[in-house]
Amino acid sequence: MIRAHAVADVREAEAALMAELPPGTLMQRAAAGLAAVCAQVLKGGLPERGGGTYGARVVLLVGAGDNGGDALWAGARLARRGARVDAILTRHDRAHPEGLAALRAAGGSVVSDPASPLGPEARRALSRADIVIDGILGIGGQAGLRADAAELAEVAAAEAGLVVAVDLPSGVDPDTGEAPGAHVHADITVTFGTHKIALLVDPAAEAAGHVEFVDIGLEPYLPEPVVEALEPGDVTMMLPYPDRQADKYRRGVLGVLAGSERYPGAAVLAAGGAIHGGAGMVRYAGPGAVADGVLAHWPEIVTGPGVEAVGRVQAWAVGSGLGDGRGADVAAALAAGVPVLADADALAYLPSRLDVPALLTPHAGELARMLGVERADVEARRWHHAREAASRWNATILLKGSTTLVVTPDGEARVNPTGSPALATAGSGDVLAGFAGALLATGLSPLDAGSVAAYIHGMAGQAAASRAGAPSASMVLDALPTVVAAMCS
Ligand SMILES: NC(=O)C1=CN([C@@H]2O[C@H](COP(=O)(O)OP(=O)(O)OC[C@H]3O[C@@H](n4cnc5c(N)ncnc54)[C@H](O)[C@@H]3O)[C@@H](O)[C@H]2O)[C@@H](O)CC1
Ligand SMILES: [K+]
Repeated sequence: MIRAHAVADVREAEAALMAELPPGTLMQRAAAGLAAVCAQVLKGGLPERGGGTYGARVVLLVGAGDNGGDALWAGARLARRGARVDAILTRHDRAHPEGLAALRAAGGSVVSDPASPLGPEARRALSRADIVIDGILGIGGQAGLRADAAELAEVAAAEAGLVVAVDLPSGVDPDTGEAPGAHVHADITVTFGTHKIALLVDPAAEAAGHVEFVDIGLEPYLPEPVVEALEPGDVTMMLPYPDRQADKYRRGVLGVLAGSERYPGAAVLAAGGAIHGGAGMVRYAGPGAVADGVLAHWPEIVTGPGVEAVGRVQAWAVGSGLGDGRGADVAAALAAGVPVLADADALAYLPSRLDVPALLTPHAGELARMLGVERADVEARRWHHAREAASRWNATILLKGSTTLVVTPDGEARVNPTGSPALATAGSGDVLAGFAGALLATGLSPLDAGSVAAYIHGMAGQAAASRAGAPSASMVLDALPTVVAAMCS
């Protein structure tokens, strides 16, 4: 499990660890890890120069705090390995003094001037840089860079080679993943001790690029994480199949209430998501013509005209392509007393609070409608709004999007590390709903069902995209069993 903590937790853990170590040890561990990642990137990344640290041009963006200290010490290490290292200080009076002395002793220089960080020499250095190390702000920063730092970040993005952020991209909010003002857009972020929440939650996570973790020994001092992301081993452990004693009830019987005469394909895709995801059995409730279409695709399915008519199930997946005027059907599924996944059109028919274990799967537009806010506000504050909805409806919210977020009414949160832009295709959400519903039917909690389904669905999207470029939802559905099988083995 990738674990992310709040700044206060990191500070407390750092204080406890630092009390046991000689002064400066943690910063040296951080700087060594940062320099190692930069050296690795230089070794592999710049063939036109032959690769390697010797002769590479490195520019440090150095703020007023310890984040800048990390950058300076890492710069000193790279300078000792033959890199040309230039530092741009946002505040000449407050740059980390020992770090600055170390950089100078190693042959590095300062190319900013005290009145304005971005003079001609600094601009020239940025335009030639192979790597820019962003040490403007770390966990002590407020979201939104001040004007001079914002200009630095902008020029670095426009002119320089690779941007490597120290701990987190400067200017994002470390604790929420929000990025309301100017901030750095990094290619790589090297983070220390634990992931920061901003490295997992969008839009900040997107600004972090690829994240490299450097262990500085904090683990024993950290409390439970605030946000997590599954790793492959977690998914394998949680997936309920295969089981040698499996029968259809143990593997889970899912009721599917989805599709309509207007959107018959949604029923096929949602039912397919359940079947390809490994459901023991699927019972489909819906009008005759739609049910016939479902049966034509999935002869193993049992159908009935309505929720009460289909028989015993262990969970319901309701809503994908259901259309208007289906409130009574949704209410019947919610009254069955089993866990429910509610997607798409069903989200408009929810009671004010749910009293069965529930997983709601809106995209940003649907969550905005549920909460009566603007879609752009949901996109800007994804975690905030997902938490708000989870608490209001007493349900786990799976907020779809660039990085899917799953939040429980108790505030537990997971982000999904897999996925592909290819999943932004009509019907892809129907497949996810059926699959996550099947996992609910096997007895997984809404948090586990939602996060495991999102993980595997994301991998299926990647697999389909690698074959077809811009795959359809049916192709994602086709890729699902192979990914499930691979995760089970
Ligand atoms: N505390 C520790 O034990 C360790 C800390 N480390 C590094 O230290 C960092 C935290 O250092 P600090 O607590 O000094 O904080 P920062 O380095 O994040 O800097 C905070 C300072 O930046 C200025 N500032 C705040 N918001 C700003 C804004 N929006 N625009 C411009 N300037 C702004 C303020 O003057 C503030 O004092 C971590 O992120 C990490 O990189 C690492 O060396 C590992 C060990
Ligand atoms: K930074």
